[in-house]
Amino acid sequence: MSESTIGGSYEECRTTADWLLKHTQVRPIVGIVCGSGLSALADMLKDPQVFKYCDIPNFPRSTVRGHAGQLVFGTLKGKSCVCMQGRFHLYEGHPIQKITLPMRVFKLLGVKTMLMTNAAGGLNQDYKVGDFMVIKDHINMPGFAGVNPLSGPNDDRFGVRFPCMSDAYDRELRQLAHDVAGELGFSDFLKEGVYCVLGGPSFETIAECRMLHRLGGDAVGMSTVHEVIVARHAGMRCFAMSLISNRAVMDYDSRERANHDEVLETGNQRAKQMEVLVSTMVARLDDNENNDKNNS
Ligand SMILES: O=P(O)(O)O[C@H]1O[C@H](CO)[C@@H](O)[C@H]1O
Ligand code: HPA
Repeated sequence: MSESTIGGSYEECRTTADWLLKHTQVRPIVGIVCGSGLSALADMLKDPQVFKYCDIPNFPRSTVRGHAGQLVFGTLKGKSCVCMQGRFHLYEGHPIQKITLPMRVFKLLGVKTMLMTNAAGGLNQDYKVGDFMVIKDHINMPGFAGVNPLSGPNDDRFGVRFPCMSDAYDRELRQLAHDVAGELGFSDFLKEGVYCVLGGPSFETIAECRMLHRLGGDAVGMSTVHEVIVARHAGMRCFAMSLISNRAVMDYDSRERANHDEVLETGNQRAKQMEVLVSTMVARLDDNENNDKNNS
């Protein structure tokens, strides 16, 4: 299969970006991705302009409950934003380059900063359901098996062949999250940790959760990392935060069972606080610091 049939080629992304630029006046500098059950974040955008994924050239379809499947343009706290109300996952059957195509499209639209949210299982025993975890680093399990969105020919128009990932999660944005959480009285439930991505869709076994925890994972999920890799490759700065929607089961005596209903339910319960935290962060983004952090 050639790269253009897999997805994410420069030409394909350019076509999508040009189509969007023709259909909206909004010129976003901030991109937001809503995780499972966290779609309400997009409803905060003022003067929203909504495009269903099925109407956008080259966009895959969203198939997961809790992911509305539309792109929302608008203004959040005075900043022009584009928000994915629903993301794509490996387990939906899309090629990994298709899952991450929106990041490249956002880059071509002029986005400088990406804020991603997700729902994740808590591996860290100190975490409670409902906690927020600022992602400080990731473990890319599919990447160990060669499943990386940057596999294939590199296009220098997006970024370098071998992008650094040791600064994937922007230090200043992480600090901003802690500062804002302090002001909002959220510090008690704002943690910081390592997100471990798996392919899904089956939830992890007990042995897998134990292993991931020993490897240094604080939370486990099935998304975000691929988006971050492509966004960083293209020089956008990234912030990502997990809602701990359930506890990863690590004890053979436990009666707990991971399930998507609990994930969505926790999202519902915490959506408002997530919205306030993310929108206050957006308000504080310094336009001067919103420059390309190119990794070339
Ligand atoms: O990561 P998000 O998109 O929030 O979704 C999470 O929730 C789903 C499992 O309930 C999986 O898709 C997992 O990755
Ligand atoms: N495991 C993997 N992905 C998830 C989980 C989990 O426990 N919770 C939400 N997404």
